[in-house]
Amino acid sequence: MAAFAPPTDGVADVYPRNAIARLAVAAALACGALTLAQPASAAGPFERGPNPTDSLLEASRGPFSTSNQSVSSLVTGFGGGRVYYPNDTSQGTFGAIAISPGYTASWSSLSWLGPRIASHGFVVIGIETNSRYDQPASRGRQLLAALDWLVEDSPTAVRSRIDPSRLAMAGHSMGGGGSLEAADDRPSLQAAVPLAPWNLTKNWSGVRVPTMIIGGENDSVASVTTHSQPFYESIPASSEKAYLELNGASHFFPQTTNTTMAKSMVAWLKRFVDDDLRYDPFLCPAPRGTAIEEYRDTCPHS
Ligand SMILES: CCCC(=O)Oc1ccc([N+](=O)[O-])cc1
Repeated sequence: MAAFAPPTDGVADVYPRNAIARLAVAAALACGALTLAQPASAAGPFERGPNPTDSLLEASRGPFSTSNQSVSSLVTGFGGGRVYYPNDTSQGTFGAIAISPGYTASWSSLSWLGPRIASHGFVVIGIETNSRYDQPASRGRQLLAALDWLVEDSPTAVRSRIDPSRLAMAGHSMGGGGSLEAADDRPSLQAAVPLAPWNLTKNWSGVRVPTMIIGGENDSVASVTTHSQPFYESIPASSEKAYLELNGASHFFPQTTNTTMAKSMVAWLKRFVDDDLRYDPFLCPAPRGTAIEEYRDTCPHS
């Protein structure tokens, strides 16, 4: 059996998780029937930053220093906001994510997320909505308008840093419901992260975008049993998805610094926006800890 053991020199990542399939790959490699097109240890083209660790993902900032600029309310399709971006221009472009606040709230309610996510190598736009009373479908359209503005009309310092093929969105409450609407409308998006999402629509069987839903166990505005859980279960198993339920958290957990939420959110964005397999171990096997009430997933990710 030793001859069929997965190698330990960096190519172990090419092995399927299924034990029989692993043996088949090992045997094919050993007898020359299969060759690796490239060393499996080669970095993916969108990997940015150092190898991730627990402490890197749990720190208040990632490895990139960032700048930010106000976005005028005179833009088309959304209400302006603030854009955050890594200062580094030496590693190529970055993915971009638009984030919407919830009902009656402004971006300031989530603003800790701007520099936190940007410092891991993303351009982040935190939006103001056209009206504080906009419903999820409108918030979804505004998230897409913000991504279009980033790619097409933002200042050169922002636009030049963005890879237009690697876009994502997130939002809190009705903004999270809006991020589901946007994922449903634009399957070319690479990732969605609804936070305590609220939506009257419970069926998201059309969503193909890799989606991580984060809910709070004690949410009394968008209870996980009537919102996050049915949303998650309605997304087909053929789509990449995860459900993270935070132990004892209320509806308002995204409004203050939350290490468990940020760690999983960044790992999801890195894995699916940057196709960075170094972050897979932070998603599969499921993260555990006292802050986590429950985790559901589609591991292993294909
Ligand atoms: C920060 C506000 C988060 C949010 O959107 O909360 C709400 C969600 C839904 C309703 N509602 O249906 O009335 C109210 C608040």
